[in-house]
Amino acid sequence: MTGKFVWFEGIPFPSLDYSPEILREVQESFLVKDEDVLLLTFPKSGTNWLIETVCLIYSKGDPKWVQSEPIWDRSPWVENKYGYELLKEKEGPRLISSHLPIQVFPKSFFNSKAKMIYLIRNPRDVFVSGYFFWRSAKFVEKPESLEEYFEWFIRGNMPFGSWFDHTRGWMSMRDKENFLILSYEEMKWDMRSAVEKICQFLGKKLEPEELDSVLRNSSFQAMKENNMSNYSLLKGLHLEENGHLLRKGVTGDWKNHFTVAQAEIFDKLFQEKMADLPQELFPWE
Ligand SMILES: Nc1ncnc2c1ncn2[C@@H]1O[C@H](COP(=O)(O)O)[C@@H](OP(=O)(O)O)[C@H]1O
Ligand SMILES: CCc1ccc(OS(=O)(=O)O)cc1
Repeated sequence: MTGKFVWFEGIPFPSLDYSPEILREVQESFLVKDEDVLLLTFPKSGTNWLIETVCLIYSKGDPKWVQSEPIWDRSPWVENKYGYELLKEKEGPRLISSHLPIQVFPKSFFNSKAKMIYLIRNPRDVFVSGYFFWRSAKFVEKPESLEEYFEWFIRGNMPFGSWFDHTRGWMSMRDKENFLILSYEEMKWDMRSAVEKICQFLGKKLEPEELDSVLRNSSFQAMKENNMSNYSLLKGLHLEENGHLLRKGVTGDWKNHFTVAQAEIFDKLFQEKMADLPQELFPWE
């Protein structure tokens, strides 16, 4: 992996709207407010699903908001210029999205009471999802083959760096009361309970019919059909015509793509890097 990335503190970022100057300013000067809610993920972990769900919780299941405003305006990315400028102007409690590793995150967060949801996903599925997405994106270097991308992934030479470092870094916050760890897998296996968990964490109460509407409007099919959430607005400019954010939306697709050798290498690496963390954090293992 060589070109088409912006480097900051040893981490490669997409070339679209990211710069070392903005990243430094975000880290040093962005003011996180106590009433903000932060949605943090490694790319391709289900970020947009989480954002859509939280927006729907905020609107009590009413789909008007998610169907009328692009997802990156509802919960802007703090780390790119577009999102950073939007956030600085936003009044009141904000939803803020980020893929930043902990060591480059805005320093003000660590002295605030702002709530953060960290969404994790089986890294094998993150890998497969990323392979197809980055191949269709115009703002990163495209991996030539799954084999090449496998090398990038296990070395952490890819957008936002190493999944292992990202996850280990943020997991160090797991005992804080303003930090919730959620997994893509628990959302897939029991979305009702996952929404209830998010509501409890955010101090939100939904009536049964409001909860039903959150579930309906955050489903894979509903999001795939929602042009404000499915990234179709980026087609042509930032995504190739065949690019999809909502590809399959399942758990375990990695089994259709990994060779036996790759699966073994990955298992070994996961053990090496994550063995000292409680295994309950990783419900797919
Ligand atoms: N409502 C939904 N239900 C299930 N999966 C969803 C979803 N919305 C997005 N996803 C999945 O989340 C992944 C994208 O993650 P991110 O938002 O972090 O970029 C894609 O995974 P796949 O490529 O495995 O299908 C996409 O299909
Ligand atoms: C809108 C710009 C943007 C930001 C982040 C992206 O990556 S991901 O889909 O969250 O993995 C893509 C596009």
